Amino acid sequence: MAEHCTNDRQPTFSKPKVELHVHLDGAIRIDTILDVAKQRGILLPADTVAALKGLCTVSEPATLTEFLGKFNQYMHVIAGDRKAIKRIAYEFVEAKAKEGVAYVEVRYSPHFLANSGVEPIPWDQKEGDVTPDEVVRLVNEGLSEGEKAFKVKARSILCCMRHMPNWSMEVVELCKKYRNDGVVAIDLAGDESMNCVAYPGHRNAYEEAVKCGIHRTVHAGEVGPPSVVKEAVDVLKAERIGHGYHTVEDQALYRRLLENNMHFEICPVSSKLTGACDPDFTKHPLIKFKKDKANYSLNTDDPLIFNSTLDTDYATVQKYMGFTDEDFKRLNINAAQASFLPEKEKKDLLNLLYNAYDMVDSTEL
Ligand SMILES: O=c1[nH]cnc2c1ncn2[C@@H]1O[C@H](CO)[C@@H](O)[C@H]1O
Repeated sequence: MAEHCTNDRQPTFSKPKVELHVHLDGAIRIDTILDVAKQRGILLPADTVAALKGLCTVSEPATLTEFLGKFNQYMHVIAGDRKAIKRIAYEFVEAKAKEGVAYVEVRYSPHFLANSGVEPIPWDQKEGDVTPDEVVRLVNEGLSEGEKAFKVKARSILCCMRHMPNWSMEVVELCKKYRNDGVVAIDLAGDESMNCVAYPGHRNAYEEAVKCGIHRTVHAGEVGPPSVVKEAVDVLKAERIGHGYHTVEDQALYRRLLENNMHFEICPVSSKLTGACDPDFTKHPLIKFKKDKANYSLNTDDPLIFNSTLDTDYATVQKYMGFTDEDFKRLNINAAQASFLPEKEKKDLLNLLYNAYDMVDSTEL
């Protein structure tokens, strides 16, 4: 694994970047979890940053299920607390500014951060009065204040959860309600290894998203087979695929998605530590994606749990897959083009990148 980014080291790619696949609740600062726990009088099994980090992170390849279990260590600290929810959104933007991100789409499940109006109430919390709707408002506020303070453009994606199809209709309704307040799309996240076929709850929500012009991405083919990717595209009408590594196992599907210029949200470090891909990066499907000039972005996924920054992902693909600055420019332009911004804002973002990359227009790469 590549060395982590430290402040005294130049980043692997020091130009503005676009990140499309990162979970807000997988990107919380450890010191914030400790601080909020203290304020709320919540006892944690660790009381130093180093000790809590040990409990919340995975450093060796595990399974997706084991990885998802890490959220149990700390979600009860943040969920249901208005100040904490807004704070993690604000601090998230601050962290992205430090990583040189110009535009980010951050995702989360509103239900996982609520303690009211959600069935069942997650993380063994006592019932309170923070609903999924209020969670979205708080995150929007934190992101928008962060945007102003740190000069990063931040939008959000609301997640349905694979094992909770009864939440999905509400997720799409929240996407519709807050589409002018920073929410740009719907996602389907969670444990793809447990159940591979999307429940009617998810299908109905995605149908509504199509009907209302809400953008769509789906976690698929991360650990699951190519059939999950096929379903994401053909049934859920996904415009982007979260991960999608196992798509390459179905040649016909892979070719079709290449032809259709499907965007894959690739998370290299994550793919090793969740056991999604061979831990040997020199055998990673991204090498094939690169060779075939597929359309993809590079993303952190859950930097808290992987103890990583965006630079860890860039350094990894540079070291093990031969990525160059030209490759980084090309993939960030692809990311901007695949973003869920309205056309005018997308153009502005692309222009920002072309300028920073000393390119006149997209025909140069
Ligand atoms: O790599 C992943 N694959 C599937 N689900 C994930 C991954 N990372 C995080 N989450 C899930 O998405 C929820 C909302 O942000 C997280 O709480 C976690 O359960």
